[in-house]
Amino acid sequence: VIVDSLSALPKTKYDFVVVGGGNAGAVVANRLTENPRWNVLIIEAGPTHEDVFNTRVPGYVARLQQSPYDWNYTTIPQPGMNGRPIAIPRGHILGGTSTINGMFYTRCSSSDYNRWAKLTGDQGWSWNKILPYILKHEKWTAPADGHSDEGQYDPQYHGTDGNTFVSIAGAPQAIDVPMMKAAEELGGVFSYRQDMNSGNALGLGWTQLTVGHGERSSSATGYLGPKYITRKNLHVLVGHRAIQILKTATHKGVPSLRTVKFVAEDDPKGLVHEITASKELILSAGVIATPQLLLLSGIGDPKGLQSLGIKTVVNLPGVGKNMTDQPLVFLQWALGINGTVDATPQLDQEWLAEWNATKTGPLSAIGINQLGWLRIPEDSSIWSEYEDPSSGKNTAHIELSFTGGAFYPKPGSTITGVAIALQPHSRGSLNLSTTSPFDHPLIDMGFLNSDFDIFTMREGIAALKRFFDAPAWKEYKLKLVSPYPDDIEGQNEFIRHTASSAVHAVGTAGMSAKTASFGVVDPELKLKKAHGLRIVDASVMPYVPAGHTQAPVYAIAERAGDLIKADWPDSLSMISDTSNISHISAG
Ligand SMILES: Cc1cc2nc3c(=O)[nH]c(=O)nc-3n(C[C@H](O)[C@H](O)[C@H](O)COP(=O)(O)OP(=O)(O)OC[C@H]3O[C@@H](n4cnc5c(N)ncnc54)[C@H](O)[C@@H]3O)c2cc1C
Repeated sequence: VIVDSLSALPKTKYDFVVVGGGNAGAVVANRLTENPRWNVLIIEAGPTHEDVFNTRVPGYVARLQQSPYDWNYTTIPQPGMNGRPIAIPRGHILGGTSTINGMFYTRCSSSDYNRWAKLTGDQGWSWNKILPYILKHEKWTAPADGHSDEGQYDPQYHGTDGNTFVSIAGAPQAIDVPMMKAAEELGGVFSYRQDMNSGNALGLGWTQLTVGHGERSSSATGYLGPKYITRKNLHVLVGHRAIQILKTATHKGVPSLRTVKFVAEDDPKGLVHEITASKELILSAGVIATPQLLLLSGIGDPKGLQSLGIKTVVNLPGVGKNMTDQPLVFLQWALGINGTVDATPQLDQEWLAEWNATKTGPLSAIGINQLGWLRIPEDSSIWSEYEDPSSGKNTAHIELSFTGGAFYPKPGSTITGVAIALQPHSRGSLNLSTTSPFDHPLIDMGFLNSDFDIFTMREGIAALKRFFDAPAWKEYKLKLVSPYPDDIEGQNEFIRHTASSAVHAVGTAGMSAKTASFGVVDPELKLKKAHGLRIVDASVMPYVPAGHTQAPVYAIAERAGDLIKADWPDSLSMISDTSNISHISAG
């Protein structure tokens, strides 16, 4: 059940309590409740997704930001971005950020996972071992418009029985034709990549989205949907915010952290409740709220905690450090021809009517049908100054995306090209602003603090310009309208002045080897120097993968389900058989 008041919960005792019913938390709760003997409670600050229409319509994604379903975080002024504070959205709703995100489905590179495995000394995080979990969560589906996706992806890399719908973008755009033609004409780094989710994304290919039958697929719809939420042992308390984790007892000389304090989201000064998980507490509050909650609970760097008068419970200096996000910049080109189209309220009404009737049309996708994945060339001058921050030779430094309005068969009046620096050198951090769980923490993404990252952004923009110079675009008579100058100083200034966040932050509770002195969780995602608390969300990724982060979060959460089951013998028989992909069940 999903309830919004404590008194409506059918039980008062739970084996597992999951804090945050977001992208990861919903997956973990689903997998744990496969064992009918275990009772699982999710405590989620946001409301249920069930009646929020805009979460269902892919084309309405932008309407979810700066809404009640967004935590509306902002960074502290970013020196690398001319002192501007940068908006950092996060989902404040069941399904978390998977309910408000852009639905791009990118698994990133195989080397990204292999680097985690090397750092943690746990081969379970390697690409080969994690791929079965990725396939387990995925349900490949035909595009919304029913077009043939043959040749647009490679079925051997996809799961068909999982919980999350994935499909090729299902609304055509006029620019699809010149996009693919330009890739063919230019070849090289723009060569066609049939499937960017094979472990090697390099090149240009068709966008895959977490969309099924024209609707958003989130962890809320996929893992807490009607098929699962009727389980007698799966309970979700929405509208309640966890405010502190408490030491329950001492276990083998370390604190046991299985109790969480929480309050009603709309009554912060009201009654404070406490619940203790009899087996484990699982923290899945995301890359911002997870380290915030740890610090509020005295888990972190004693120096920082002391300055706020918080008593140290677990000395873990890594909490909130290593924050890594990807900066994003965009440029706009105008079409110099007649017959282009622009959005109007009337057109929106027509699109909505089409979506309501058949779940098709422009609103069934997000207006970006292709993505490009590039490396900075081997012979670039930058390598004499900087080490390569990427995870391997099949890992992109730059992502390019392209949107030309979704007015098929006509083109829009402009095309926007986006460049993202996927593998930045810069790191940021998260600290508490006050001891109140209702105050936003101090978020520093460290954007563009490294000249390497500025260089990467310039390379990305140069690649966009090269791409739009291809003969395929001639008939559109494209003209760059963004004021991007020719000199490097001016270009840097443009980037520092206009860049924003690609909203893929990770790393604030990073995993490391069991014996490592750095890091926050061990490779089984257990909080170090403690007992009873695991962290399962984007904060555990020690390096940002080269792409959008929801697919890696799904993979982490799926594996976490098995890691937890393995520690509790009465569920041993329920661990997925990941030895052979074809044996994987839908759960
Ligand atoms: C606007 C936007 C667009 C994005 N687009 C894409 C995309 O297209 N493709 C992609 O792959 N990735 C995308 N991402 C990134 C990706 O969605 C996230 O990295 C991922 O979903 C994070 O999952 P998570 O489980 O770590 O956290 P979340 O999904 O954010 O889950 C955390 C949950 O915890 C809850 N919570 C927080 N604090 C508390 C508390 N104190 N008590 C109780 N509950 C709490 C939150 O409300 C939330 O439900 C996007 C991100 C944003 C913000």
